[in-house]
Amino acid sequence: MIRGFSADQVRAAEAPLLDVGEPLMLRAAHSLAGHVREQLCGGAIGNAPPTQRVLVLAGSGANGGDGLHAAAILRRDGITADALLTAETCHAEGADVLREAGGTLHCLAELTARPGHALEGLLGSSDLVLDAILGIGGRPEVPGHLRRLLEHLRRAGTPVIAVDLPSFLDASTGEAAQLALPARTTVTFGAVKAGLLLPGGSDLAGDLHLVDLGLGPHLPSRALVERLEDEDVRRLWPRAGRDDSKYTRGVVAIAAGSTRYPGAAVLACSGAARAGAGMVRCLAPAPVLDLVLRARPEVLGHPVEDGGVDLADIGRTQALVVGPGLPGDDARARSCIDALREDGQGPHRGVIDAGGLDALDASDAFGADVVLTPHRGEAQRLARRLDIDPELAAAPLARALAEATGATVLMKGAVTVIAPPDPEAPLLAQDDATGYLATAGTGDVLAGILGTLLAAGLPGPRAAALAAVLHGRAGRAASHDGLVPLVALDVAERVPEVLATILTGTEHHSEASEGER
Ligand SMILES: NC(=O)C1=CN([C@@H]2O[C@H](COP(=O)(O)OP(=O)(O)OC[C@H]3O[C@@H](n4cnc5c(N)ncnc54)[C@H](O)[C@@H]3O)[C@@H](O)[C@H]2O)[C@@H](O)CC1
Ligand SMILES: Nc1ncnc2c1ncn2[C@@H]1O[C@H](COP(=O)(O)OP(=O)(O)O)[C@@H](O)[C@H]1O
Ligand SMILES: [K+]
Repeated sequence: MIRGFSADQVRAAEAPLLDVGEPLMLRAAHSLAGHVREQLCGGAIGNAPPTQRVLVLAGSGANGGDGLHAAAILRRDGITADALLTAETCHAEGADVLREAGGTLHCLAELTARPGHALEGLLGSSDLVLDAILGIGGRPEVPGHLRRLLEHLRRAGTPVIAVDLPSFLDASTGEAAQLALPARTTVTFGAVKAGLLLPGGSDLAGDLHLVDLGLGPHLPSRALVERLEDEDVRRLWPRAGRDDSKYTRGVVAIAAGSTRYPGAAVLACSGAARAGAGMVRCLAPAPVLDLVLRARPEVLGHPVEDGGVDLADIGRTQALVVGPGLPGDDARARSCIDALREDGQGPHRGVIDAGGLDALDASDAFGADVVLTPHRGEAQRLARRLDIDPELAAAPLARALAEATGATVLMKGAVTVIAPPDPEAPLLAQDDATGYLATAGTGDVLAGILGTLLAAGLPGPRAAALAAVLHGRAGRAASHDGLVPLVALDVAERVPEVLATILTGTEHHSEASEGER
């Protein structure tokens, strides 16, 4: 599990170590230099020094200090590293050691004041840029005098290593300036910053490397944001045992599909079946059931007429999924929502998606094992009805919706954000997907996968995060790692193979979870 902390939490954890004189900056700089060497020449000192040139963009604070110290260390290892000072002042000690090591400190103000293209010349001769303009003290606004620099680097596509975090990113919220430089790699110090996991920051960070500075014992026990990794999937995934029956493994009932959107029922049932439900029931009009059963003969069909459903009639059900392909005024939406409500007849675990979300009103209150799965547009519509500011960013919007409804909220997007209803509990943020998942019907598959995990008895927030991992990775597999388009049914069909890969531990291990947890 990767755990993300706010800037204040990190500062508070650093304080006792700094008080006893721990050389945190030097440790950070040595690790950073090691990563740079790794990128340039496979790591080992003593290899022939590369001809590539490293340029550190150094801001005024300690983040700039990290970069300047790292450049000095690189110079001592025979790698050409210089600095471009982006502010009027810079970290004095870092500047001194870089000069002593033979490095040049260029000044951005001077270069841009010169006629001609001195700045572009310097940038053009750099093979790797270390972004040490701002760290955890950074605000997500780019001052005017830095625009030319950032625009040029973005256009040129020079590889960037972010020092601690990409500059102009809020370390706690993930809010980022539009011109912030996307990094190939982020080398982050002491603890992963929450903003690196959330939308905005996660889009910029690239591969995450956590450098252990000994902060572990001083960090709070509760992180602000968590991210599941493969080892967590292995730990949490419900396995079938010798004593299991289809009922103990979990029965999921899916109220989905309508004359207008019949295929949504096929997709949701396929997601649920492929994720390993003991039994999938489908609650839909007869023509929709025909379609579902042709595609998925293992599904049990429960025909519904114009009225709602009486869940007492359909037999044992541990989780209920309502909404894929339903118009908001479909009678199934209201009757399933009523069953899922805290004061309803149960089951009190399930998924409210799509048309089900449009049927929610301010009086509906749920527990954490009911998961709402809106995309941004659905979340905003619901927010308006619940008197919540619809313009909030994804994470605070998910938090506000979870607090207002008592449910867990899974907010879809490139980064999927999951807010448990307990405001003190960490958010979960999964970034496993590909843009090719942005195609009609993939959300229906997600609702089915999630329904199965809830039917197996997993708590709402955990089930939601696991479903997001599986769905995102199945999307990646179906699109050949983001290379070719996919269709929604492919995503359901790839779930078993992706799960097998994760459960056998044959790929994917993040360095961000090493060291401190
Ligand atoms: N505290 C420590 O001992 C350690 C800190 N380390 C480094 O120190 C960094 C934090 O350093 P600082 O607290 O000096 O902060 P920064 O280096 O992030 O920021 C420094 C200054 O930039 C200004 N600033 C903020 N946003 C701006 C913007 N949008 N435009 C222009 N100026 C802006 C701030 O007012 C602040 O004075 C960490 O991210 C990490 O890289 C590491 O060396 C590890 C140890
Ligand atoms: N740009 C993107 N990158 C990665 N995943 C995305 C992106 N856009 C959407 N997704 C994912 O695709 C799915 C789309 O769901 P949804 O919008 O409900 O589609 P539908 O209602 O058509 O089924 C969600 O799981 C979402 O997280
Ligand atoms: K930085």
